[in-house]
Amino acid sequence: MNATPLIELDDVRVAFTGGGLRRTKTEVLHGVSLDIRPGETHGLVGESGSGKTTIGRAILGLVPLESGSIRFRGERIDGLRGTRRRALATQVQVVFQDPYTSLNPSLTIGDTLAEPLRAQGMGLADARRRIRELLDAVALPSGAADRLPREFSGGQRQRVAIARALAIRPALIVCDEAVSALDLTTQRTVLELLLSIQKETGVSYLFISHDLSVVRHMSHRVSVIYRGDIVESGDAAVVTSAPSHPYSRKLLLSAPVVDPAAQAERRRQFESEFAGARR
Ligand SMILES: Nc1ncnc2c1ncn2[C@@H]1O[C@H](COP(=O)(O)OP(=O)(O)OP(=O)(O)O)[C@@H](O)[C@H]1O
Repeated sequence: MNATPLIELDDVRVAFTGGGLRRTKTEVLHGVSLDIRPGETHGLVGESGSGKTTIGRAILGLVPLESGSIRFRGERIDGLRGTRRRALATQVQVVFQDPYTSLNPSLTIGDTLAEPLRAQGMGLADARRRIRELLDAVALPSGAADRLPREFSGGQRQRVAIARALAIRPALIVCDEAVSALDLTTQRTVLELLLSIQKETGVSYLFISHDLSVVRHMSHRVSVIYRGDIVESGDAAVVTSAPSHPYSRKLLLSAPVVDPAAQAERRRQFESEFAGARR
């Protein structure tokens, strides 16, 4: 794995202005530094409201920074506008949590996938060919192209969202709770798909989740965020099983365990299924 970072956040601060009369600014990222290497999955874990999505949005250029910098392959990208931002958008894509709202309900799957390709200036015949390739890559039949999102299950829609993110061969996909809305079995197949795509294409993921066991199995490295600060960062197995920061330990201990035996079994299954895919 190449050690030069694909994405590098250095001391990133983000603040939002409140909607009240006084319109005070509240800082939600307090100097976040992290990097993502080519071909790597960097997991980002933390409780609700800790700032995970804001980090993803900052990388995508959707929120301005108060200070700090974001670099893509060594070049500053924070503050990029216009054509340079659009050019970067081909390199950094996103898959959101909710497969029911992230696809345009009135566009067929084919049109959904054609949009980013056509925006790149790809001709009709090439776009059709690429759509077939993409559907194949996410294990959907080519006939899916003529159908509307409502004809698909949540897991299938998430496959479409992944295909759309992959369409223009990005270097990084921000997966923001990308499997959280899916049932366990569907989660597993989508995670497996993400891993096999990474193996094949070398794409990097910023994998945002509140589910430690999923993050552990998907990630090479993990960062733990607490109230806008990265409190721990390191090898996935170490951070998620023997964390050194008290908050990470608390997060590990407070991970929902509805049925400890079932959780252990689920973990064991994840371990064996994904161990092969990670090699
Ligand atoms: N556009 C916005 N305007 C004002 N405040 C915001 C905005 N976006 C996020 N925030 C605030 O920033 C903080 C971090 O939010 P963020 O969505 O990044 O957290 P998160 O860790 O992704 O949470 P969750 O797991 O619930 O999605 C929260 O306090 C949130 O209310």
